[in-house]
Amino acid sequence: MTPTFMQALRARWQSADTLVCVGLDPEPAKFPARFANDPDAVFAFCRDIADATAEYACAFKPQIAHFAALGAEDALSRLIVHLHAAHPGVPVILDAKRGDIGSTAQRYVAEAFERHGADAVTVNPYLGRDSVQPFLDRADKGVVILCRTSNPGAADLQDLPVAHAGGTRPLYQHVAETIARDWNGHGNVSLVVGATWPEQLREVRAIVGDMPFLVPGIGAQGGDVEAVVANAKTADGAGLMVSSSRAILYASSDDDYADAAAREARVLRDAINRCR
Ligand SMILES: O=C(O)c1cc(=O)[nH]c(=O)n1[C@@H]1O[C@H](COP(=O)(O)O)[C@@H](O)[C@H]1O
Repeated sequence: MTPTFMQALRARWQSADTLVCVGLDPEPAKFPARFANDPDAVFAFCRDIADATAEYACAFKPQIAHFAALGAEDALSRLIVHLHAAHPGVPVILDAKRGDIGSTAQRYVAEAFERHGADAVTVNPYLGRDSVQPFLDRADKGVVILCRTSNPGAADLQDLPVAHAGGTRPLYQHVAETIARDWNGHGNVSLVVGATWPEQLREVRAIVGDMPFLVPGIGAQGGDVEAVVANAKTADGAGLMVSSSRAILYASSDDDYADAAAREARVLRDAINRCR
């Protein structure tokens, strides 16, 4: 039987001894010159990076806007087919941050899992439970829900105080607790918490127990690996998909781009493993 996303992720953490998630955010302007006249550059570049970094990856995370803005959704689908064929133990998270009324959410489910063949998808919870339910119902797939995002404006709304135990707490903590308690009946949920917020990582970990975290914000956004691992790892020293895109993808703009990406991914894996 095909493993679920969660089973695949846990198996990969174990067998490859890595918590690195390789983000695939193609920006043709940053590609090496050799791709200048390649009509299939988006696919070819991402494939080369993925093949070079797979041994250090617990997951791949293609970001959908980076394909859709180029009219390259077909390249995204073919890339995911390639990832599954060439690296069968490495689950693929489609970063699409979807969220809409139920009938539209159903179509987003079909987009992520039928059209693109992803194993998991990122979802925005702010339309409420019914907007996420079609994703949650897919027990075989992963649902990676935004909790405390990595960007500078994360606090604008996610930190607004909401009533709790006679006082208040920030909204993201309410989101974390609600999802862990009520939305995770199939055990297929993970949370996004930014690497740029070590204190919030610690707080969310205390609320949700061993639920996996997708942690973007390492590398280009400046998150600190040691603080992330110390504050967010689970009791068994895992529980994390520490995601990096640009720092790996564009480590070199010369012909050694794939080797440079592999080196970055290995250095990140080793830095994480030293702190586990
Ligand atoms: O869901 C995400 O992946 C995500 C959530 C978040 O809070 N912050 C965040 O940066 N991301 C994504 O993670 C990637 C980060 O890219 P780098 O900063 O280049 O590593 C981008 O694709 C973002 O869209």
